[in-house]
Amino acid sequence: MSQSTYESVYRASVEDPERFWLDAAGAVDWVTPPTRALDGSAAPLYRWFPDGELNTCVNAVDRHVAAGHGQRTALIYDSAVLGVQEHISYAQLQERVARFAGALAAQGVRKGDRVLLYMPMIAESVIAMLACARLGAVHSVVFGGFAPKELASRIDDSQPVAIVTASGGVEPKRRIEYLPAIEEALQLSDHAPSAVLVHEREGFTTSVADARERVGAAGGPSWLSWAEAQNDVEPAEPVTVKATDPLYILYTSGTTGKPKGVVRDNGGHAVALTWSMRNIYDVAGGDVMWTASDVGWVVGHSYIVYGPLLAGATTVVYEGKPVGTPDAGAFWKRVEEHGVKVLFTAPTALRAIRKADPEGEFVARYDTSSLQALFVAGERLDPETYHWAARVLGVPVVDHWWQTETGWAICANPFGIEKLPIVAGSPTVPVPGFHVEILDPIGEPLGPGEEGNIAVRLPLPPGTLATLWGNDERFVSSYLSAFPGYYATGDSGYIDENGYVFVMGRTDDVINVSGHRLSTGQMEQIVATHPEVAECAVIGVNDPLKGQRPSGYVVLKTGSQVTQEQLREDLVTMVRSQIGPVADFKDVSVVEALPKTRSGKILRKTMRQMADGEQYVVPSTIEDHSVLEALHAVLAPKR
Ligand SMILES: CCC(=O)SCCNC(=O)CCNC(=O)[C@H](O)C(C)(C)COP(=O)(O)OP(=O)(O)OC[C@H]1O[C@@H](n2cnc3c(N)ncnc32)[C@H](O)[C@@H]1OP(=O)(O)O
Repeated sequence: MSQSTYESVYRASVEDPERFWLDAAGAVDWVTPPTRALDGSAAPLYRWFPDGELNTCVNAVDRHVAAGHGQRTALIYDSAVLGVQEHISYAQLQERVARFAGALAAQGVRKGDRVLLYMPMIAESVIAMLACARLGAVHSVVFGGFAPKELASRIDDSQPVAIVTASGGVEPKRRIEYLPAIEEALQLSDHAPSAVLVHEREGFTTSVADARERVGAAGGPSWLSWAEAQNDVEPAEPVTVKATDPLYILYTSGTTGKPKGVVRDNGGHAVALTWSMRNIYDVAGGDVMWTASDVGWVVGHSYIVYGPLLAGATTVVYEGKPVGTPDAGAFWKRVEEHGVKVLFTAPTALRAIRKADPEGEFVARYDTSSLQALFVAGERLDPETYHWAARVLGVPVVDHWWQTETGWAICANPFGIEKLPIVAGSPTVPVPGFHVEILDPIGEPLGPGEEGNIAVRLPLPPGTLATLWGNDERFVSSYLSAFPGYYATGDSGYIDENGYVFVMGRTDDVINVSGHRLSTGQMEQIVATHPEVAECAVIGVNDPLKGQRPSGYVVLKTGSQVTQEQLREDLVTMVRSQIGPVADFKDVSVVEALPKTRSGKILRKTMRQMADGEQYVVPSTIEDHSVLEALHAVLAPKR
């Protein structure tokens, strides 16, 4: 592959995808190797490697031990908030995963069953995910910053047999108790799992014994500590699954309050991630890759857990923040200590470090010579942050663009194939396998430099979403109907004359706050339930640190006496308790009226453009011009 150019590899991938991916499948250990790459019999739903059989955990763990790399470090748990580190070798990981898989099996978890994980950034999160994969069970990890209501909707949708959690998560200024959140979620949900397995951590006030006492009498799931669950159980052997069987469900915000359960299969996922480690990140067995994100996000699934382990590399599980734990040198200290070759984080983390350390003085305190590249994703990398990071680190800073749905990069600089010139503001070129086109509103292809809907021609490559959990129809209507024959990314952008892709923003109400994908529509639904609110709009406005932040504009009911301060406090509490702290909803403005078209549609895009200080064209269908004029003072950016 090292002799290849990006151009030749890309061409091969789109001209004969079946051959391309069947070749790539050779890097994975199969129980039954696939003879066919693609099943298009139910198009537009496609399945990769329909007759292949394997086990993902074997590929991520056992096979490295079998190949004689048992003593190699698989995982480094490094907690900046607790000052604790643990190195786990592949042999130890195999033993711990098999044992925990045995514990899950003892609780009745079988192939195809769902297991919901609500976990902080600790080694046990990775162990629990791999244990599910070992049993052929389907994990569904929920990010710890989500509130019980969000947890409950995921419990009802995925119907887990068991929940795996921990006493809580450690944030820099507080400890977050998870067990009360689980109890509340179980009260809110209709479905009841049969067991809750808890990794008990020191320093938390709630315990398994308390939970058992409180809820035990009322029936419901049995509560067991991690240690109790593993008592007297046999380590579990890997269960062979079909390549097309689901490995995990990961929920992501959609345009309505109901999250979408993205389904990832086993075989396509293993093939795609294995391919990506070598060809995008240039990471191989023995290298250290650190993805500073959270296992609750897709970046964590793909590049904290599965990608590095499938490659036989070492991964870092970091419990801490880029700044404040204790300072802006936290990332560089770990690069030195662990010999990190590739660091992957979100632009918001770099902006936080840059704010605290504009001259890169903390970088200079550490030996970062092991670092060969910094990859970023999760939101657009703004050129100022790109130039700053490239200057202070002195290594390539590579933006790449992907989505929870795709599971890996749609556009990237394929460092393992060919290092293409970096252009600030662009995630470079389509990754082999992703046939990216720009379409106008009726689906006609646009030319170089013309902005439109970014779409990917079907079939999507392996490793991308197979469907939405239990809802093929929603999968088709959400992604495959707007432009028949294409996957609609929901992003707009253009491709320049050199083939570089520029992603400009969402075409729906999804916003990106500190790399967290959220729906303003969902926030609007919550704000609208306040008794004093007549109508409201929530839009995402540009934020120098977080990328975007949600801002609410509220029209009060006639005669309402509520003060702006009281209203703000109420609404912040409501959004925080129904979505979670991660929503970061803090801006509320009371306005006389909202701008609308004559048919009653709120002009959210125009409001956002005003708030961001962009040029805008007032739609000819506006109902009342004076409303927009009156909003100017509230929306115009304060300089
Ligand atoms: C490519 C496909 C993808 O897009 S995958 C998604 C990629 N995104 C990411 O990796 C996320 C990147 N962002 C981050 O890691 C964080 O935002 C960083 C930059 C570290 C900053 O963290 P922090 O200072 O906590 O700010 P924040 O805005 O994230 O937090 C807002 C409030 O939520 C809380 N929170 C955060 N994480 C948790 C958690 N795991 N459990 C419970 N609570 C959490 C924070 O404490 C904060 O709360 P508060 O409002 O201060 O009370």
